[in-house]
Amino acid sequence: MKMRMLEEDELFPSTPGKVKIERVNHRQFHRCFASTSTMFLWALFLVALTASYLSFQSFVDTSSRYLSASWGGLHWEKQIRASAQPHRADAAGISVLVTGAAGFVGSHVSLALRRRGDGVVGLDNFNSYYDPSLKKARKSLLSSHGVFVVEGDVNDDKLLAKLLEVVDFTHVMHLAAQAGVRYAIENPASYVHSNIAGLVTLLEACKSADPQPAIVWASSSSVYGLNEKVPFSESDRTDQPASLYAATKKAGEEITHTYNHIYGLSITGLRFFTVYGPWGRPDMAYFSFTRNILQGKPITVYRGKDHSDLARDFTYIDDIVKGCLASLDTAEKSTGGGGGGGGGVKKKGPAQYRIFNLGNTSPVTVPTLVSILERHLRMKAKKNVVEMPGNGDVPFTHANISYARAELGYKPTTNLDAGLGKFVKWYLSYYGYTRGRKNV
Ligand SMILES: O=C(O)[C@H]1O[C@H](OP(=O)(O)OP(=O)(O)OC[C@H]2O[C@@H](n3ccc(=O)[nH]c3=O)[C@H](O)[C@@H]2O)[C@H](O)[C@@H](O)[C@H]1O
Repeated sequence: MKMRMLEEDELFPSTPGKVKIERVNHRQFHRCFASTSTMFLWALFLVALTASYLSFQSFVDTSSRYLSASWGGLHWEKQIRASAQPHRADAAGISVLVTGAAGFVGSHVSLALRRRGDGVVGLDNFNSYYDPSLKKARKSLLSSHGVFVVEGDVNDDKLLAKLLEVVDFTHVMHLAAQAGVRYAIENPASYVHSNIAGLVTLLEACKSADPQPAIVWASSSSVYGLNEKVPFSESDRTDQPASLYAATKKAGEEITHTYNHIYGLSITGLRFFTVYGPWGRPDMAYFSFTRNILQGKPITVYRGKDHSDLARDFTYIDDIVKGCLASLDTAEKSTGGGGGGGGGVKKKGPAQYRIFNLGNTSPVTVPTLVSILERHLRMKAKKNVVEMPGNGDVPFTHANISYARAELGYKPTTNLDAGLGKFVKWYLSYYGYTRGRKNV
């Protein structure tokens, strides 16, 4: 029986567990011991192999992070500190971290701060929502004025913590966002990623910073959604968003309120009304219309269901920049203790919470926008007039700016005609045109 069993065992080796129970004689014990020790050595070898593989992997991960990361290191920290240093003669300079600094509004605000002697550090992820070469060109412009722009995302909590550790920023101007009303149909996740997750990551970093900076950030006129009461006032209802973009900006207003309430972060939200101007955003109507008119391509002009024209309270970039700087200048300090995060951040008292409309107060229809562009470009547009698709647009916007006027001294001075004139001049020069004809 046993012989037969051994033979069988030799032919069909048993599992180790079985060996221990069934093989009891000496020979078997030695064989068993020998095979167990061999297996032990093999196991040891495998463990060592796995451990060295894992540590090699972590070495590769760590080194590649340091090799590929565009931030970190002593030289980088030195550049950050230098850029954040105010140079104002009156010693009243502020130190501002501008997110979305390579964006349209971000680059203008950063330059304006720098020009008056404030310290500015930019942050931008240079995503490809629109031509990143335009963002790189804005970065070069900032760099030539001494503003350092870090390439990174507001969702990167370690980068934010490092920036706030290296510099005691007095303010954060948060302009990084996924913009565009209609693109939300195509890529809804990008709005949640930037406008909600990114905002929360930034607020988490700011609430834990010591000292806590005051925050000024970009909300949007789109939060008024289907509101029909004109002009739009800050106290009007904002619970009927017409697009996911609007919904994420509205969510941002609620989220910032929470951080203000719990952690004492000083918050100012700015509802921008269709901002336009030089160095603008290629996805916006005035920009893409200009491009198509110059290239002899048709443009699509939306109109309302009842054949009514759509209208926007187009606001010139320089007026918006003044509103942003006034918001920074009037922002009160945050009242949270900062340091360490978690539940340890106690506010010392209520902190400032404000929301302002920054508009122009004179809506202009889209066909009028087109005819102003035609005049400045000295070219006729090939217009395709179609009914507004139900993809997030609202029929009109119109800002009431009395609150911003009272609190910020905000007073827009550039009308659409003058502003588009400046935009067209910039566009022709930037893209190498000489009056309707491209140089290159
Ligand atoms: O105030 C805001 O908070 C928002 O302003 C801006 O959104 P909008 O006011 O929608 O600007 P924009 O796209 O230039 O369309 C202008 C008009 O042209 C019409 N429009 C547009 C495209 C087109 O092909 N045809 C057309 O008729 C269109 O129907 C509309 O009537 C920002 O993009 C947004 O990020 C956000 O900041």
